[in-house]
Amino acid sequence: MKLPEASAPTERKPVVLIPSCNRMVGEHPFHIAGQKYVQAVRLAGCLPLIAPPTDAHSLPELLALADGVLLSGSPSNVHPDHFGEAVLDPTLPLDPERDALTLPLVRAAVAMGLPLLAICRGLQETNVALGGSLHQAVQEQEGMADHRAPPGQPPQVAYAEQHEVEIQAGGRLAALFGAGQRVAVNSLHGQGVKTLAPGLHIEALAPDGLVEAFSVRNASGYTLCLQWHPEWLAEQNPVSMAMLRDFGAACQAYRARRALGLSPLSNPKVMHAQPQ
Ligand SMILES: N[C@@H](CCC(=O)NCCCC(=O)O)C(=O)O
Repeated sequence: MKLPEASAPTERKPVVLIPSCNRMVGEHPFHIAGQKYVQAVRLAGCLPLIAPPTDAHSLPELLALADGVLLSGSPSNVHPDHFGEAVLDPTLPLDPERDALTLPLVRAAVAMGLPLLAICRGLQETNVALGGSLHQAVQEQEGMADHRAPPGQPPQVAYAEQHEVEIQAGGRLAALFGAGQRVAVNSLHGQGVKTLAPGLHIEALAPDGLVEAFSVRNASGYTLCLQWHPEWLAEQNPVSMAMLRDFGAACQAYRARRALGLSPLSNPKVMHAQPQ
């Protein structure tokens, strides 16, 4: 059987890493990623690559394969250890293997200008990785709404639009959609931004004031972190498609620079830069 020729380097799709979640399926541990995130990377015009947990020394090699990173959502929570708190509700799932990969990965990606699109848990990981903290239960905070999905509902109900977000001036979403624009979004999270990490730009706010999107103000590369789920039925949502295309274009540009040897990929010092 003749395999198709590999395309020329300049024609190859950008490679986007999707760090895996890690959980037992029956008696066996698995590294997994949601299909809708894989499809979102394809809709962005990129090639998805699910990445299992990787030790710190291998992280530069992993990132050297990439032209972008998509941090997906997950039912698991970022371990409160990472923002100096004890676990409040031990019944909620955790994924320390994922934390061990994504937190240093976020810092390295931002330091080297690798495009980063973070969704739900991904927004939370990015905030914590760069020095921020999370509410472990937003709904238990005075004056805050319940941002969790309605319990026990089928996906088409759980991922239905639940509230609006207002786009804030001066960021990537304002450039795409206009400052002050209100966008209806879904909402499936119990954790949420408590203190925003230094150097982050608020891109959108929920009616109760919760940060629903941010970017990294002085990052040399594309960053966009969303608390909601644009990957859900993305093809039917012009706002989601505009953001995915924006991310895909950034990955394409990063790939082009890499092909010309212009990105700081070979500088190991960049890989381990700590957040500002
Ligand atoms: N567990 C965290 C993050 C919530 C989250 O990512 N929800 C989506 C889960 C399913 C999916 O991947 O769509 C929290 O509760 O805040």
